[in-house]
Amino acid sequence: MTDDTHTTVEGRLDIDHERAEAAVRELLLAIGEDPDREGLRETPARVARAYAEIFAGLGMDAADVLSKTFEIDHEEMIVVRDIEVYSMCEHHLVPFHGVAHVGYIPTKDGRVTGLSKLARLVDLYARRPQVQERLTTQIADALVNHLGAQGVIVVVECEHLCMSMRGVRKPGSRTITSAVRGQLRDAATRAEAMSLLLGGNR
Ligand SMILES: Nc1nc2c(ncn2[C@@H]2O[C@H](COP(=O)(O)OP(=O)(O)OP(=O)(O)O)[C@@H](O)[C@H]2O)c(=O)[nH]1
Ligand SMILES: [Zn+2]
Repeated sequence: MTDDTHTTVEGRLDIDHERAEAAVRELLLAIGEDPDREGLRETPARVARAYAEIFAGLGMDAADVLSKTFEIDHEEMIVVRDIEVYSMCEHHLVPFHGVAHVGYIPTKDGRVTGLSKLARLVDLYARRPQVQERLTTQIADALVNHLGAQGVIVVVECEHLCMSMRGVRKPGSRTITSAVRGQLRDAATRAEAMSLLLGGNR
């Protein structure tokens, strides 16, 4: 990522549209399509705009998302479950999607972040070329490094379309990854966190 790359207020990454459009046109030619036929004429521009949106996380900084905190009289774990994840597998550039569950223990001085910021954080790392393991650890590390959470647990469950619509073709299989940091590494605390995270209805 270059320093001058950033995401606009509309949630799009500033990309080199001309280059992206030329690349999409080339791909269409490579598969034997006619990029000048009516239905495809605007496709390179549409794909470039879509990519700018899908990869907007590359231009966002977790420190900004977690910069606003507030004090609250709550020292126990806070969990947000079932945060929708849409990401792009960096190997095949096809989507993987599912949910993330994020739990954390507030900072030593009792500071928390807004609940929506946890979902924004998931989005920030999901909207990049990714692998699920890195997505999971990046979310956990950001909560430790930028918020100062005393403990973090992140569980991500996704279906990878590169395993469903191509390749091994196993639709419906889900990959589960987790990351635990700080106080949640303790076995008893982690077991409690897991039951909160995964809920009783599973
Ligand atoms: N660990 C991990 N692997 C992933 C993720 N997304 C996709 N993959 C895997 O990345 C691997 C890439 O394997 P390669 O052998 O280089 O590529 P390929 O020939 O297209 O592999 P197949 O998908 O088996 O056809 C595949 O096994 C994918 O299932 C992810 O988030 N984490
Ligand atoms: Zn893939």
